[in-house]
Amino acid sequence: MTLMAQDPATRPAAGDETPVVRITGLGKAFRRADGSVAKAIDDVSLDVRPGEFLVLLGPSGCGKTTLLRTIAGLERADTGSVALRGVEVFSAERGIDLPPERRRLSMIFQSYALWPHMTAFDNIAYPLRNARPRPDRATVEKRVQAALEMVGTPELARQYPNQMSGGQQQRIALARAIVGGDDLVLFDEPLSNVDAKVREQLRLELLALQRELGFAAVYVTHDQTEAMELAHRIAVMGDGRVRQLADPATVYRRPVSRYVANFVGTANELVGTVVRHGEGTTTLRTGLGEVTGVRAGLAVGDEAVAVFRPERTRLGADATSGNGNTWPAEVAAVLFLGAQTETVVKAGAHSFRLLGEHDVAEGEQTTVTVREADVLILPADG
Ligand SMILES: Nc1ncnc2c1ncn2[C@@H]1O[C@H](COP(=O)(O)OP(=O)(O)OP(=O)(O)O)[C@@H](O)[C@H]1O
Repeated sequence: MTLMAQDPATRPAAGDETPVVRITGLGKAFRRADGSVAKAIDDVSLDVRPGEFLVLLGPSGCGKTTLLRTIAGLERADTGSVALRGVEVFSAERGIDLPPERRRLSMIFQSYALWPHMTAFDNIAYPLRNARPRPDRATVEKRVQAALEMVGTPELARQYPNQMSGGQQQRIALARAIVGGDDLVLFDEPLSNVDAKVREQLRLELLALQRELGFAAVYVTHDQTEAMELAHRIAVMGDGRVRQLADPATVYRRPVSRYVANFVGTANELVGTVVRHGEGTTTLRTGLGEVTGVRAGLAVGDEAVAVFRPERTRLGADATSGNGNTWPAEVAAVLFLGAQTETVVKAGAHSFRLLGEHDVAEGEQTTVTVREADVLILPADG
């Protein structure tokens, strides 16, 4: 494969761990048309390491796009600072605000944002032809061809955007983003306009490309599967704040809050009150009786929630004996999802979801069980 060498000036030196992006205490509020104030980002601090794929994940309106745009210089924050490669490009306090074109990064949008009057080749060549110093013609030609090959569409060089599918346009936008060899690429929901099959394919290609070229990526999405698949680390956002920043497995297995547990994956929940702590365990009293899970830093009497994942929740026959977390239940639904089957059971007033093969039918009486080690006890609020 042709090497898409990063400019030596932008490539991190071996062993250089200066964050590509360092955000400190960033805040941004918008005044809405009705006069109310929306805190789009609220005291956000985070680092992106060289070569890291960081995903900003969260529901609509949580501030992901605003955060991305402040990194790019397209939005001006009210407080805090942004440093790129150790150099401050924005500081509310010091009155620094470098324009986007001086921040040495590329950005890919949800709408492909290609120039409609330019061919794929010219679209990709655009950042090179506008670079200072401007590379010579032969270099531009070579780099554009290499970028086209990298995204798997060399045959599209002479096509105009309106002659391409959505997926193809996004490939060209990706080629345009990597052609300059920037060590930082920002993505704003780039795959949300393409259909599910193409999205899956592009996701895998993007992953391979990022790992090969080694640029740092900040990627906005509300799709948790996408986040899990792409990210080295995920910043789960809610109400303008980073609610948890960790690798995908930690965010999924050890969410720090009820909010994160519910946003990343499906969570079965039982709300209750802490009644005691045991050796490495915490027990709640709930509407279904007692439930015991991994010890939490909560006090007896605190309101709490027991959270457990569908694939860790079992039915009667495969239940572990000697465990207090067992409740009589009725099978409410068996849903065939293709690769797996989801079973919904009702225990008292509660519904739980289970994933895996369970040989049961709707209406059947059974028991539902979850091991203590698979139950997280989290504060009820947040
Ligand atoms: N230009 C603006 N004027 C007023 N309010 C804005 C503006 N831009 C964003 N907001 C508000 O700031 C908050 C965060 O918006 P933002 O677009 O960053 O969220 P998001 O997480 O990217 O959402 P989505 O996934 O829907 O794009 C929202 O409440 C939004 O209404």
